Amino acid sequence: MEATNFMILKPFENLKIADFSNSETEFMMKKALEKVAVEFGKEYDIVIGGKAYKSDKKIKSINPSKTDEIVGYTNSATEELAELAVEKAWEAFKTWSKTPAYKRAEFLLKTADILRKKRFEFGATMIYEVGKNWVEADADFAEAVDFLEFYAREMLRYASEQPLVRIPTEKNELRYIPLGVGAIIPPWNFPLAILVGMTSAAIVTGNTVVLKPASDSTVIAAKFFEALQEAGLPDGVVNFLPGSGALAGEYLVKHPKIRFISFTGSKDVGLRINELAARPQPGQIWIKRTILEMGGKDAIIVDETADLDSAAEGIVTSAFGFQGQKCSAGSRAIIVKDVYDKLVEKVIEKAEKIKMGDVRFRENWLGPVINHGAFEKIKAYIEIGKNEGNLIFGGNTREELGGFFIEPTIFKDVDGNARIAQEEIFGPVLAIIKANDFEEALHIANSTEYGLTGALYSKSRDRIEKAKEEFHVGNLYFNRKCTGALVGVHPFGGFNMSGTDSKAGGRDYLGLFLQAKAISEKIL
Ligand SMILES: NC(=O)c1ccc[n+]([C@@H]2O[C@H](COP(=O)([O-])OP(=O)(O)OC[C@H]3O[C@@H](n4cnc5c(N)ncnc54)[C@H](O)[C@@H]3O)[C@@H](O)[C@H]2O)c1
Ligand SMILES: N[C@@H](CCC=O)C(=O)O
Repeated sequence: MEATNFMILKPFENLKIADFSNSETEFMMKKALEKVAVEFGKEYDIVIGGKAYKSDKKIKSINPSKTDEIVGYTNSATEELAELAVEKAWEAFKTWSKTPAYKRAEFLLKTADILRKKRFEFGATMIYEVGKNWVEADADFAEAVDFLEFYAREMLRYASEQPLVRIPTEKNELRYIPLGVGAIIPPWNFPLAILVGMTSAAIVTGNTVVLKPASDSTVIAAKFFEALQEAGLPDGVVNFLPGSGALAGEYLVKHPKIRFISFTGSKDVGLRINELAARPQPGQIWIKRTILEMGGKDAIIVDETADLDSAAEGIVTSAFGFQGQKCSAGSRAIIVKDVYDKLVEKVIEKAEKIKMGDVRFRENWLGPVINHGAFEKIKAYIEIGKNEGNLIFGGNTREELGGFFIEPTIFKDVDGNARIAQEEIFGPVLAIIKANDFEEALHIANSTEYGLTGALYSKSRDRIEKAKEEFHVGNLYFNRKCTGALVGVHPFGGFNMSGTDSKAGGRDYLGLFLQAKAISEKIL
């Protein structure tokens, strides 16, 4: 089979996160931050079929820690350019889809090598562009490399002989073939990892794509695109098309020649894409495949048997890591009444230690929220929260720090059905809910429309087993935080309104970008 042409690869291993307490590593990140700052204001082109394009409209990428700093500009797509991108992607599909799987996998591995050499530059760009702290930025980087390495290996598995029941009269085989041209529409919050994962899975399987990055993170997207070019990816396999969601995004979603849409983002946009994609357009000859990964309202349950220090740590890290802007963020803590007061106190003690500020400085753990719209939305939720629970920590904005800063905010005594306990706020706001017992806590945890991540802190084996059966989330954790899924270790994706449970970083993921052809030949 094809895959045997390929060099022997080491088994997949997750890239370790950098240790910034090491002075050399710290120095490298400081240097990278200086280097990236020198490039502030640079303009990045749209690239279609290997050719660069400019447009009249530019997307301005602002540093949310310091809003007078412009990280860069990208040209913003027009419908004409979106049309051209689809056309060029189909041209490239003719040869790319026939390129042996091992060669496509090699491109991913080469891109991973290029990325590794620029590790801190990529990290620094995320620190400036989306306000990740050093560790969060490096974790995002490591996940991106992991996706490239993991999907390269996975493609070889999909390309190898597939097990079928044998019968004496026929020679049978099952081949996975690509779908065609896809639209890749990622979010800004894992601006490298998720974009890389979605794009690399689509192309390693032989598809070609139009990549429309989120408007808040176009510079890091452009840098990844440059890495693909450096790796020698043939023109037109990935067409880089920054542009607005409403214009470029919808144009692609509705396009009759788009075969699949891989989207990660909010519930509302995901549902709209689902609806638009379901409607066949004149000339369309397929049912568009949609892979839609959406939001969460994730819960951490703590019972009376739990280690409360560890639970407090897990609650604070899950609620406020990257300012609560993770789909996996533990925005609800559901605590049984016997340990409620004690644990709430411990959570506050931990929250008091959080250092907030410009994340270019390593000591700042909590950075800004992404943009003015998010800042206003979160502020409004804090006001709603004041009528729904007791504000016991934070609650203020801190514009004087120079960016979109909002204090880590904690409400206690929140009803499970309150808006701040049901709606995704996507900011540093934690709702603490009191439950009578474990059973009630589990019921509350399951009572939202989402089902992405969840955690239980407990020493009771029976309850852990019960939660395995009944806690209805795609990623369930015990006695640890509910964020930080690792590629290959914790395939990631959620239930219900959290999406189509695509399980990024898992063995089923590449299958979503493929169709299987069963081939049968009678033995004469
Ligand atoms: N489940 C997951 O794996 C996962 C991972 C990360 C983020 N998220 C979710 O993503 C959201 C945050 O990301 P966001 O703010 O970038 O989400 P978003 O829905 O606003 O945007 C996501 C992408 O969709 C594009 N878009 C917007 N409107 C569009 C339209 N009408 N048609 C086509 N494309 C359109 C955007 O430009 C962007 O590229 C949160 O809800 C978070 O929970 C989910
Ligand atoms: N996969 C990430 C979350 C991605 C969504 O924002 C995690 O597990 O924390």
